Parts: sequence; structure tokens; C-alpha cells
Amino acid sequence: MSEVTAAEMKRLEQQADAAGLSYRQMMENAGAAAAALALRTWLGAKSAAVFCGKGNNGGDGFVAARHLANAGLAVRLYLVEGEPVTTDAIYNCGLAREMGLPVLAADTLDEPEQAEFLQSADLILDGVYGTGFHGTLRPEGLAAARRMNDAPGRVLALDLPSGLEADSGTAAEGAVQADLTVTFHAAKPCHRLAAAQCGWVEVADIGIGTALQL
Ligand SMILES: NC(=O)C1=CN([C@@H]2O[C@H](COP(=O)(O)OP(=O)(O)OC[C@H]3O[C@@H](n4cnc5c(N)ncnc54)[C@H](O)[C@@H]3O)[C@@H](O)[C@H]2O)[C@@H](O)CC1
Ligand SMILES: [K+]
Repeated sequence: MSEVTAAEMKRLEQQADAAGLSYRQMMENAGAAAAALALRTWLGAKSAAVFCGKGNNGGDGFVAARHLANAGLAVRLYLVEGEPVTTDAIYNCGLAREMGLPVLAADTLDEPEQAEFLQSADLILDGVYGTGFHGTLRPEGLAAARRMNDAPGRVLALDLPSGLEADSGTAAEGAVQADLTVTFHAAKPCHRLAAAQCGWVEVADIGIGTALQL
């Protein structure tokens, strides 16, 4: 399996953007691929809880949530560190809201109705941190990882399980344990170095190969 580091991936995304494949389109492709993978892996899934951080990994989560809702699933989004801050994540959070998807603070999961939704969700999507993560999990990230790990549903990590460092594969204490990880364009070193934490790993095409004629 070919592999790229987080820095190499960033460079490829810059080159693809310069070649006409926008960052927004890459995010759309990533989230759509993740939703499609979830739907064909877990046939019959009826509900999904999607955890989003404030960066572009969260952006992938908003996109995936839209596609899962369009496929008929009951979907709720949980913001782990407040509102998104990157341009494309803000845009996709807005689209999810316009569709009428519930976008809630993750600490609402302390309330019985939200806790019940998470307990009954067939799918849990982890869009808290991707290649941007380094170091240890702060309290919000740690609490979200614990909720995902404790929930009975299947956990799909977007790009990599939150709490793993993409290049070193170092797992922060309390990191997400995924059943399935969908990574984009190519595997990152963590998928090999922390394979058990990632579960089954699938690589999704997000258009970079075509844009760059690789
Ligand atoms: N740039 C792009 O065009 C694309 C990016 N994609 C997604 O974007 C991800 C990378 O997004 P970002 O670079 O925005 O970063 P992430 O969304 O991975 O992380 C969010 C933020 O967390 C912060 N952070 C780092 N360590 C932390 C810690 N220990 N505790 C709390 N916060 C911490 C970082 O400063 C980072 O800005 C990829 O993994 C992938 O999922 C995909 O949408 C494909 C296209
Ligand atoms: K993630």
C-alpha cells in the first residue's frame, strides 16, 4: 500500500487545488466516499451520530452526515470543540443546518434524549481530528473519544482515529478505537504503525490522482 506523510498530503492537496480541484471539492469527495463506504459496509444502518471537531476533519464529517441523511438515515451532528473554524468546514456545517440536521454541542450528550440517540445509533462517525492532530487529547477530545468508544454502534474514523498522530502512529491516551477507517488518496504511516487502533482501513479516491495525472 503506498503511503504519504501528513506534509506530503498537504502538498498534494495544494497541487491539486492549483490544478483546478478545489479544497471544497476534495472535502465533498472525502465525505461522500466515507458515507458510501459506511452504507455498503453496514447495510441496513438506520441512524448515525457524527462527531465533528473544528477543523477540516470535522468538515468531512458534515459532508458525510449530509450524504447519510440523503440516504434516509436519522443523523445528528455533535460539535466537540464548538463551531467550525475553517472556511470549508464552516460552509459544510451551514449546508447541514440548512438541510435541517440537528447540529448540537457534544455536551448535550449528557441529556437523556441525546444519550439515548447515541446508545441506539448504528453508526458513529469520528470527524474530530485528522492529520492536524499532535500530542495529547484535551478534555473535550477525550470526552468525545470516550463517548464514541463506549457507544454500541460501529465506529468509522474519517482519515484516522482521533488521537492518533498521522506520521508517528503514536496514540494519545483515550484515542478513538475504530472498527473501520477511511483515509483519503493514500494511507498515512499511522494506518500501518497503529493498525489495531484503525480497524479495517480503506483508501478512498478524492480526485487528486486524476487532477495531478499521477
Ligand atoms: N485540506 C484539504 O483539502 C482536505 C482535508 N481533509 C481533511 O482535513 C483533515 C486535516 O484538517 P486540519 O488540518 O484542519 O486539521 P484537523 O481537522 O485534523 O485538526 C483540527 C485542529 O486541531 C488542532 N489540534 C492539533 N492537536 C490538537 C490537540 N492535541 N488537541 C486539540 N486540538 C489539536 C490543530 O491545530 C488543527 O487545526 C484531514 O485529516 C482530512 O480529514 C479532507 O477534507 C480532504 C481535503
Ligand atoms: K478522525
